[in-house]
Formats: sequence, structure tokens, C-alpha cells
Amino acid sequence: MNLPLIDIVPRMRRMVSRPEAIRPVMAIAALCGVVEGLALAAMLPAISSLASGEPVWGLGVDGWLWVFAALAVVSFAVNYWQSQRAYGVALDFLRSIHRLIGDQVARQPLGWFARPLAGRLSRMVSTELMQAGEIYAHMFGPMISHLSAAVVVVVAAWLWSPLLGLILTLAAPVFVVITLISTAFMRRGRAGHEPEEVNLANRIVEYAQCQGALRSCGRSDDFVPLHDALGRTLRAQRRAQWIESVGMLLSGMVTQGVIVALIAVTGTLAVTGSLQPIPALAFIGLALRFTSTLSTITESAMSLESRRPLLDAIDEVLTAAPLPEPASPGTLSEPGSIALDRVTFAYAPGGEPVLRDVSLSVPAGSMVALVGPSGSGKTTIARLVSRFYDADGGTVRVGGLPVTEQTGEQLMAQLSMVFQDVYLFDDSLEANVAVGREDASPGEVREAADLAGVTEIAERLPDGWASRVGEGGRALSGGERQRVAIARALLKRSPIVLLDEATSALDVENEANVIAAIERLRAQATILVIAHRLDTIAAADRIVALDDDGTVEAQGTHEELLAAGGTYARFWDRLHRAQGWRLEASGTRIDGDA
Ligand SMILES: Nc1ncnc2c1ncn2[C@@H]1O[C@H](COP(=O)(O)OP(=O)(O)OP(=O)(O)O)[C@@H](O)[C@H]1O
Repeated sequence: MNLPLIDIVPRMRRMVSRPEAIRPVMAIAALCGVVEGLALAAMLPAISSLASGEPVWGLGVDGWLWVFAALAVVSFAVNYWQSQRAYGVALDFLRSIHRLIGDQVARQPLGWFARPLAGRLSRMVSTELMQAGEIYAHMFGPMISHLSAAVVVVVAAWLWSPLLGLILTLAAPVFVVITLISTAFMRRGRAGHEPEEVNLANRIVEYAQCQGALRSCGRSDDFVPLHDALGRTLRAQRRAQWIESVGMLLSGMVTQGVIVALIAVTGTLAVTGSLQPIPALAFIGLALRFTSTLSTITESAMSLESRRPLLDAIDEVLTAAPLPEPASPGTLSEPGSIALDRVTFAYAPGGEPVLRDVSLSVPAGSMVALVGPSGSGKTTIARLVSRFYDADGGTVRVGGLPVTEQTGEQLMAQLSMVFQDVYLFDDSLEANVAVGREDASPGEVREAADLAGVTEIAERLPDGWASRVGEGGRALSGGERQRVAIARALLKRSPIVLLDEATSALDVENEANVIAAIERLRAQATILVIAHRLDTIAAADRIVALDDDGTVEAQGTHEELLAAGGTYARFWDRLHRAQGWRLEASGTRIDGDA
């Protein structure tokens, strides 16, 4: 069991740009506590003086009232100073944590973003960081000042009367124990419902994203995963509330118990004559404030504990290890080429391999088509080439150098990715093409757009090149988005293009544009294409056919593979019949044998 302050403070020091500013804030908070503790302790001589009418320690009632007034002014000033400094640290945290998370995100391999942790990011940066900032602004300071006030009161009680000092000292460990127990209950409760809440948030996003599919099945009111997640979250919250309330109940009961015990002990001492009645009364007043200070510390510890899951999540993002890479770029022995040498890969560590012993080579300037049944690992190969993940066995080379020996920047400079789920920014059509190369002139942007058939899209849209494409590019069709991605690749002029052809049927115009754009890409880059269309497969210099167990079934030219028969010949035949049927049915038969 950990007292929150002990392990949370060092963790939070790593999240600010000026950790050295935290110590003064804590020191000032401790000073606040000292002043508060002195004011509480001054009750003993002040009440004694009031009751006896005699000066105590040279001060009468008036004198003690002045002491209280002076302490109140000092307390106000120190509290103000402390909160200003604490806000400064909280603002520093908010500024630097966004940068730290941003840096981490930029260093992570692309595969990291498929993990649930990445989904957690948006919730984290939108709401949870503010809550974490509150720890600096509102939690550390009061907790420390209450702690130091409690210490001052105990010391003052010892000085006033060792017997009273002993009584208060004995009460303190009870609160330490109760704080440990309550925070443990709180932690247990949170651990139960936090994962369910994250899951619920993911299901809500999924529900919003799959509205089209649900409505088309007439099931938009009945999304079972969301319903289940909601039920589980409610049950987990109820359970957590029970567990947390046990902690709070226990802490409340013990506080009351300690108060009663203090009053009983003091009363007994007064009755037996060990303590004068007036000092006993003053001591009871002090003891009441002392216990309320201790119980405030317990409450603060519990509030701090309630923030632990979000600190854990921030920590998990900040400590996520990027894929190892060298400090400086290596030398490329075969620029523009790709080679996989006996590559094996599983998404889950120790899980069933998705790729087994895959070897293939894409010489510079060639076009190689990857074909195979759904789930055979074609996209996974493209992901390993772009180092979304590292292979478990074998070597992936780009430009002749293993991807693990290249810096991320070096690898990305060689690649353009034109995948099916092309993401466009909510900006103009022109700006979306220009993303391909930062220093491209407007003329070069237009030229690339022209070659990829994007000019035709611009001419159709009401605002031409300035038309906004909507978030993710939703104002454009899938084929149009892919043309924009090809224009980016043409503009970037990277030596290698990884292309995942659209599986969905493109309209005739889009299809013709995409085919023409691929031809232009071919003139300037090596292309590794995940091919779904007859024309692309037939036009490739080489074809790599994968089997559904993630092995390479055969590779060679189209003619060689057809002549060899096997899976590829059957696959070709099926594709031929399917696409031939589709094109004839649309009334615009295009020769599928092209
Ligand atoms: N991020 C992931 N995490 C876990 N498993 C995955 C992930 N992505 C893909 N897989 C699994 O890996 C296998 C290969 O998937 P991959 O997408 O590479 O196949 P594919 O040949 O490209 O399929 P398709 O033609 O349908 O796109 C599949 O069984 C798939 O379920």
C-alpha cells in the first residue's frame, strides 16, 4: 500500500518542464500549515488567559487576539502566494504535458495507433489532463499544509503539556492507517470500473461510426455491444461505489471514534484532577480541530487516489517505448527496392503468425502485385515495409538496408503510402494535395493533381481548388480520395509507393482515373501494390501470390503463374469471372483481360 503523496509526487515531477518549481510550492504550502497550526495552538494559551483573566506567556486576552489577527493576515498572504505559485506549476504542467504527449505520439510506430491506448488519447487530452492539472493547483498544497499544521499542533501540545501531546500523538497513526485503508478501497473500486468506462467510450464511438451499417440493417436502436458495455459499466460503477463507500464510512467512523476517545480521555483527566477544567476545555477545542485536519488529509489523499488511473494512463503514454532506431541514417545500397527475407510476424506476441517465412523482392523501378485471399497478410506486408511493426523473424529491407537500421525519417522519405482508408484533412482540395511535399510550388501541386486526375474533381466542385473536403475527406468518394492520395505520392516523388487498391467497385470514371494515375506513378517509382483488379495484376512485372496461411504460394510473372496452375490460376479465374460479370452487368463491358 502506498500513501498517494509519496508515489504520486515523483511521478508528477516528470510531467512538468520545471520540476524545480514544485519544491518551493510545497515549502510555501508547509509554511501555510505552520501558520495555521500556530493559530490553532494559540487557542490553548488564549482560552486559558480568557478563563483565568491572567496573562499567559506575558499576553492577556487582548494580546492573544492581536496574535490571532496577525496570524490571520500572514495566513492569508502566504495562502495567496502559495496558490499563485501552485497555479503557475499547474499551467506549466498543462503546457508541457501536451508537448510531451505530442512528442511521444510522433515517435511511436504507426502500428501503435491501432492499440486501444491510442483511442484513450483523445479522452486524455480533452478532459483528463485538466483533472490531472488540478492535482498541482488544488491538491498538493492543501494536503501538505494540513500535514504541517497537524505536526505544529502536536508539537505545541507537547510543549504545553506532555500528557496532551501524547494523547494527540497517539491519535495520528490511527489516521495514517485509515488513510491507507480508505485509499486502498478507493483504488480497488476505480480499478473495477475504469476499464469498463474506457470500453464504453470506445463502443460509443463505434456506435456513431457504424450508424450507416446499423440503419441499413434496421438495427440502429439495438447495438448489442454498446448495450452490453453500458450494462457492464453501470454494474462496475455500482460495485465501485459500494467499495469506495466502505472506505469512506470506515474513515468517518474512525474519525468520530477518535473524537469521542479524545473527549473521553480529556474529560477523565479533568475529573481525576490531572488537568484543570479550563485547559481541558481548550484542549478539547484543539483536539476537535486537530481531528478535522487529519480527516481532511484523509479526504485529500482519497481525491488524489481517485486521479491515479488517469496518471497511470498518462504514464503509459509517456513511457511507451518507440521502436528502436539508429541515431543517424544508414547507407542505402539499393535505393528504390524492397525485399523481405524469411519474414515471420504475429500481431500478438507469441500468437498465431499472420506471415510465415515470407520472402519476396521488389527491384527498383518495378511493379509487384501482392494477391491472395482475404486475411492472407497482404496489408500486413505493407505495414512491415513501412515499419508499423517489426517482424518477429527474418529481415525487411527498404533501399537495401534493414528497416530496423534506418531512422524513421529516412524510411518515411523513401515511401509514399496510398492505402484504402485515405485520410484527408478538413482543408481545401489543393492543400490536401500539397501535404505531399512541404516545399512544393503551386505549379508542382497542380501538375501532380493533374496527373492523378484531381483537377477533374476540382473543376466539378463549386469552389474549385478551394473546396473543403470535410473531416477525413468525407465530401469526396473513396475513389476520389484515393486520387488525392496518389497526387500526394506523385508530388512527394518518393522512390517507393505502397498502394492498396480499392476493393470496392469504383465507378467507370474513377477507375479509369486511378488506372491512369497508377501508370504515372509507375514512371517515377517502385510500386508494391495490393492488387484486387485484373488490369493491375496483369500489368505488374511480378506477382506474389499469398496463401491463406500467410505463406507465399508462388511468385513470378502472370503468364508463369497461370501456366503453373495452382491457387493463383484458380484465383485469377474467379476474379476474371467476377469482374467480367460486374462490368458486363453495368452495360459498359471493359475487357477484363487487359
Ligand atoms: N491490427 C491487427 N491486430 C490483430 N490482427 C490483425 C490486425 N490487422 C490484421 N490482423 C489479422 O491479420 C491477418 C492478415 O490481415 P491482413 O489485413 O494483412 O490481410 P489481407 O490479406 O490484407 O486481407 P484483405 O485482403 O481482406 O485486406 C488477418 O487474419 C487479420 O485478422
